[in-house]
Amino acid sequence: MSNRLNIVADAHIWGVESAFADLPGFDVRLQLLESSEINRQALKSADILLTRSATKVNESLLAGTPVRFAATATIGDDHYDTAWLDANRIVWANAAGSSTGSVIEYMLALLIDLHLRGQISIPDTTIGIIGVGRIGSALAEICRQLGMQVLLNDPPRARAEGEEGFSSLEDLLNRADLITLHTPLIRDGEDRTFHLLGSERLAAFRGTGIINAGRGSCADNSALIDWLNGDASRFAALDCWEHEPSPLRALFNHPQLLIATPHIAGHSLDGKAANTLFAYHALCRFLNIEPQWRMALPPPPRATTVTTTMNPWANLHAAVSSLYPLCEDSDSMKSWADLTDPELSHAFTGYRRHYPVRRAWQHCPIHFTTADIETRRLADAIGLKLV
Ligand SMILES: NC(=O)c1ccc[n+]([C@@H]2O[C@H](COP(=O)([O-])OP(=O)(O)OC[C@H]3O[C@@H](n4cnc5c(N)ncnc54)[C@H](O)[C@@H]3O)[C@@H](O)[C@H]2O)c1
Ligand SMILES: O=C(O)[C@H](O)[C@H](O)COP(=O)(O)O
Repeated sequence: MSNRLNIVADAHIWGVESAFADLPGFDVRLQLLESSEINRQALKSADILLTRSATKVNESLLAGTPVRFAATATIGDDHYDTAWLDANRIVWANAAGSSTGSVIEYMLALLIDLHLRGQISIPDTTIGIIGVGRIGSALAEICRQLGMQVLLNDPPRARAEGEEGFSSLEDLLNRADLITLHTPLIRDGEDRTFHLLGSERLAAFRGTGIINAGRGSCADNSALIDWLNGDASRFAALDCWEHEPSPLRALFNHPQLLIATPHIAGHSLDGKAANTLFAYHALCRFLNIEPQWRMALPPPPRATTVTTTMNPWANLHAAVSSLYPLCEDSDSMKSWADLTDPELSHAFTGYRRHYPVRRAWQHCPIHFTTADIETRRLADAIGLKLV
């Protein structure tokens, strides 16, 4: 490769210019485009492609272009045709592990919110986690510390590591009160997750709550509406939707859809910055150069004081809401019910693009006015930084 390096990148990758405009030993030409502008013509002299999830990276985009490396600043890589990329010796990377903490914080804010609403009682709940990778396994550990019974379903892991500790999907659907999806989107094959939760499996589910922060199409969204309609005690909380950025209105506006968010579980500032950092490191490995870029994140916020009560869960809820007001995201999305179709997809994309700053909890000191032992234990379990 000559020293000239043509990089085409999605303009909405966090910090893209500061990370990629200057790579030691290369004369970089960085072209920032909207995802809708990334097409074969735009790549006709590109060596490197950096995307988010909106760009489908496959034969029809890359065939005949000089692109030799493509990275997505996301964990999910279902928009990459990895078999075709491998077969054509185009090196690719995702940002596996980057925003795990952000998704966990979304999940904890959600579980604590559901508890405070009286929808679940955390210590009395059996949670079924489908997809026990980085996110699912970290979540499982915290859920156990919160006193939940945890069932794990992950057939690829069960095959590789042995069945012990894993449940079949049928068993999980039979025994869990609440299920949460943390699978990648896999369209074919033995481990297909496309419509993993379809009408038959939903009919077999004996619990009342469903969460999806994996990928929208892992649950059949029309079947979810029917399932919610089938019993008033059922509820769901969704961050990922089929047909993003145009989710089914009848789903996100359903009265039993308690929390609706526009695919922002991984979008804490620290999560987005880590997305970029992981893609940057992957490119540095490809170019065989030492990484030099350092993320410039704003200084951590001052300590938040939380006036405590006798109820440890209420204390936890107050602290978590001060760090991540999840209901504000949900109220915003719920307010889109009457928009026209183009307005809805614009609102969905725009909300994600201009997402309010949300910091990782480890950087945000919390001061409880008085904290009983149980409040402190729970706060430690969910990763709050107490001062
Ligand atoms: N909502 C968000 O903002 C957000 C953010 C980050 C990641 N995600 C999604 O979360 C997914 C999981 O992320 P991760 O980092 O934990 O990935 P991971 O690869 O570490 O874990 C995925 C797990 O799913 C398992 N799996 C595969 N097929 C399965 C099946 N048919 N049934 C059950 N389990 C199956 C795998 O064996 C693996 O252990 C990503 O692929 C992405 O789609 C969403
Ligand atoms: O997979 C991930 O990392 C997240 O789901 C990510 O937020 C999706 O990618 P985006 O649409 O933000 O590019």
